[in-house]
Amino acid sequence: MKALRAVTSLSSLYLPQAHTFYHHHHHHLLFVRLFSVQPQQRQNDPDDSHHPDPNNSSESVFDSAQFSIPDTSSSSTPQQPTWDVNHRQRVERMFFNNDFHQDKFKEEEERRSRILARALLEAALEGPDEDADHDQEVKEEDQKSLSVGIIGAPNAGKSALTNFMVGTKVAAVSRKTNTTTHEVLGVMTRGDTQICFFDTPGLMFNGRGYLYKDMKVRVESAWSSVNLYDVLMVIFDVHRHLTRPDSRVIRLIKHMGAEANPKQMRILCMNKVDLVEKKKDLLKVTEQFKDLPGYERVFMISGLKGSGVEDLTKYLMEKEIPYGIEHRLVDWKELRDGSLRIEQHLITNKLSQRKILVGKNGSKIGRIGIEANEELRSIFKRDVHLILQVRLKA
Ligand SMILES: Nc1nc2c(ncn2[C@@H]2O[C@H](COP(=O)(O)OP(=O)(O)OP(=O)(O)O)[C@@H](O)[C@H]2O)c(=O)[nH]1
Repeated sequence: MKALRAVTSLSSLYLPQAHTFYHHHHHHLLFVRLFSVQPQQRQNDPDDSHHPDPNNSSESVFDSAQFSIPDTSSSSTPQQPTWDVNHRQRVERMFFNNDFHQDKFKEEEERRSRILARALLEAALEGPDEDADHDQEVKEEDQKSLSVGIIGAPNAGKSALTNFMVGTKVAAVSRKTNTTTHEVLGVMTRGDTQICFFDTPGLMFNGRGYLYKDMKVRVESAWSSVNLYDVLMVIFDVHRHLTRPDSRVIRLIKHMGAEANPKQMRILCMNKVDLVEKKKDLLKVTEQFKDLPGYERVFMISGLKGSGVEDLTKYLMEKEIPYGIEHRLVDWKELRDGSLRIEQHLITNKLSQRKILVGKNGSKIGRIGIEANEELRSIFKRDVHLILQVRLKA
């Protein structure tokens, strides 16, 4: 039974739980290692080309028997964040110069999010401008983008964090107050993934000079659009929280963490840890918010000095794995030699999601499989033969 539970909760392997900063070291090693994993002897099904049905393609299958797990001692140097001014400018042109400043309702927000996704993709795919760098070529099917909404009180450190992540100062003048327009704070490009950070103003400190009616509409519209982000990052000033707690901030943290949202990952960032002298105090704060199931994870960071930011970035980069994937345990049995054989399907609705999960020549499902296999082995303390298959919902 325990085995069954462990396997059915395979999803938790891709979506680490809160408190995982305790296991961070382990996780980091895995992450580094997984990037160097390559299939050993992937068998190409000669029939592949004749099968338009993507569920029959061999690259969508991970079979642990085909992999060897490389040495943990090798590590790679993390890439530096790059700030692609051209992408940002194009996105801004396409996205914000249109008529989005009129506050409309949900359809409008959804339309906006679709347009943004397309704009990001197009910006990434367009040929380089005359003065653009020629360093990257990203094919459409390899391009991934992740939208991250950042919620925090004024002064929580949203800009400082984004600036640190994207590696360049975001023009402070471009930020408006008294508006619920969700502005792009910055776009970070690493390899084939773009992470777009949005400001989400108007959510808590909404009483700045609006007539009540107008304000109410704006606040509602701001809340509904928050649900469109892949990731929601709630950020607060932990130094201030320890010295002068703000009940509105506490309410926001609790509200956002109250319930898990299956369509959105939420993380809590304790910012400005550099100002906290007694690090023990940080644990007190973690303790205070530990019963909030809505947060996948808590990060302790200094957006200004950068501590913890690399972890956060890595964590976000892993989120290219789409949410809402169904896991189906197809078969599991104990073999005579004591090992386990587990077969699991990952089922997605969309071809695009399937592509992301499979990765180039099966690299992503391979990575997931290796990680899952290791975890299962350490849970069961025995050899595990794991077979994963990515399928499209029929
Ligand atoms: N010591 C320290 N100061 C920080 C940190 N992050 C931000 N700050 C400072 O806190 C102040 C507010 O930071 P911002 O990044 O502008 O905050 P914001 O959330 O974007 O604020 P609004 O624009 O009002 O929404 C600035 O003076 C930053 O320098 C941090 O990690 N450590």
